[in-house]
Amino acid sequence: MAIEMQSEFLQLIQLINTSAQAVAQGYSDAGLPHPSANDGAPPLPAHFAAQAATHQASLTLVAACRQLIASVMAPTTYAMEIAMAYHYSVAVRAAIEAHVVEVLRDAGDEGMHVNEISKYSNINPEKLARMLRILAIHHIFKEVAPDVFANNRISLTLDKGKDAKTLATTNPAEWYEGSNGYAAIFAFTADSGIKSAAHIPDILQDLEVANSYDPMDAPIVKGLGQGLWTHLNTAGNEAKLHRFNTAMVGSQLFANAGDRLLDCIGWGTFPSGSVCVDIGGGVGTQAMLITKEHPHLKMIVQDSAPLENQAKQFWASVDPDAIPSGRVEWTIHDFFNPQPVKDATVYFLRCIIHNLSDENAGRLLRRVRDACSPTSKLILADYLIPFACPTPPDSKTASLVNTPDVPAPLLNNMGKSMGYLLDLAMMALFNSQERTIEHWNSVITKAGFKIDRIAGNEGAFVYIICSPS
Ligand SMILES: C[S@@+](CC[C@H](N)C(=O)[O-])C[C@H]1O[C@@H](n2cnc3c(N)ncnc32)[C@H](O)[C@@H]1O
Repeated sequence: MAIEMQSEFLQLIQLINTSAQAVAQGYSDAGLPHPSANDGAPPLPAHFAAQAATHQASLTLVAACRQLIASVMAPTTYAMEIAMAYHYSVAVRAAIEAHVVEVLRDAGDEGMHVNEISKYSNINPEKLARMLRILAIHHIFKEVAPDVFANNRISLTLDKGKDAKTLATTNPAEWYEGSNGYAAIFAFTADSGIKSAAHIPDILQDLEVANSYDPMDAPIVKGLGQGLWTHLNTAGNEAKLHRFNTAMVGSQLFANAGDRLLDCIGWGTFPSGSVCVDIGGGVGTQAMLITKEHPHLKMIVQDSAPLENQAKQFWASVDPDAIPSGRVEWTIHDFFNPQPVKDATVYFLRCIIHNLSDENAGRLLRRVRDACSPTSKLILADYLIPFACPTPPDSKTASLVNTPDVPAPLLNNMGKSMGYLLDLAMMALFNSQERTIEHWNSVITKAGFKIDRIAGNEGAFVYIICSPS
């Protein structure tokens, strides 16, 4: 028995048992039923609280289940399913663009036949059923009777927040407007993302560009014929630009419980009137979250000219007083040019450095450094990527990193894949990347800053708080 207990297989089963019990207990303690993918009701605040309370146990459970699946599946089947995973992506986008979740909203657990669902788009019902079926076998939608589909807990995240009849007759540029942005980020990924990523292996083997980090050598240029920003800002691509900007609202999903923007920076400690510059801030989704809770700050959002109209509409709908009162400014600024706002309290860059090669990140950060006062803070928000093996204990930067305990035999990253998926998305879209702690430290120190602290755990979406060195 002692020998058997040491097998990886039995260790995994034990971890699954203990962590599943902890999750079940957490939900019971909150007076909630145990979580089920088949639940067709939108989650309540109590569900989010239970999810947060059982976060660590859920991570362990998911990591152990994934490792057990990899252990027991036939290796060729496992590898082939990974090789064909792009079809899940395709099916998600097809379902979003056929407005399926919105059509099913009132159908309840009985669901609706695909012939009815398909009336809200041009999609052939037989083909749509096959898209929905592959999602259903991955617990997104339920097939409750042959060709009859219903929403479940996960399909509900695809909701664009409008009714299906309106969506069916609305210009696609408006589909995602005012939504939580999840459908927008899923559809962007399953469109421009997949069309770019398909070219990664060709570029890796192409001797002319294999060692380049120039954005014009990124796989997207093979896929779409242009870099992402040029593509989005080209006449005729307005629907894609709107979808991308709303996708950035949805990128809030990168933040884990406990790592949230508002909890871990200490915005409330900055004196009234402190200037915070959100560089490459999009329409201003992060600034909106900050100003809502900390109206004593002056937020300046900087981005490029084609976003201006959508930004004005955004602020007029979410916080009509923000711009007229001067509490928020939305301005056009190319971040490679000298930073016009000097001596700000905070320069905030979220999902910006991961779009840039080290060279271009350095160019941008030196512009920020030139504008800093000795007390200015630079806050970078992006993933902090761990190796799949434990971080070497002699690493110079190890003390900067919060590394949660990982029970054997799980991987160092607890089976989490989001940061690594985004890393390759950055390779596909920009010839850039997510970074490990050594890599972050190198980029930051070369630009004349030092890391004060990192809010969030290695492997998560983190906030790197820096001072001028
Ligand atoms: C990935 S998005 C992040 C948006 C925002 N920071 C967020 O997290 O929601 C990158 C943003 O950088 C902007 N951008 C790209 N190149 C830029 C440049 N040279 N100057 C200013 N903004 C730029 C894009 O328009 C886009 O809004």
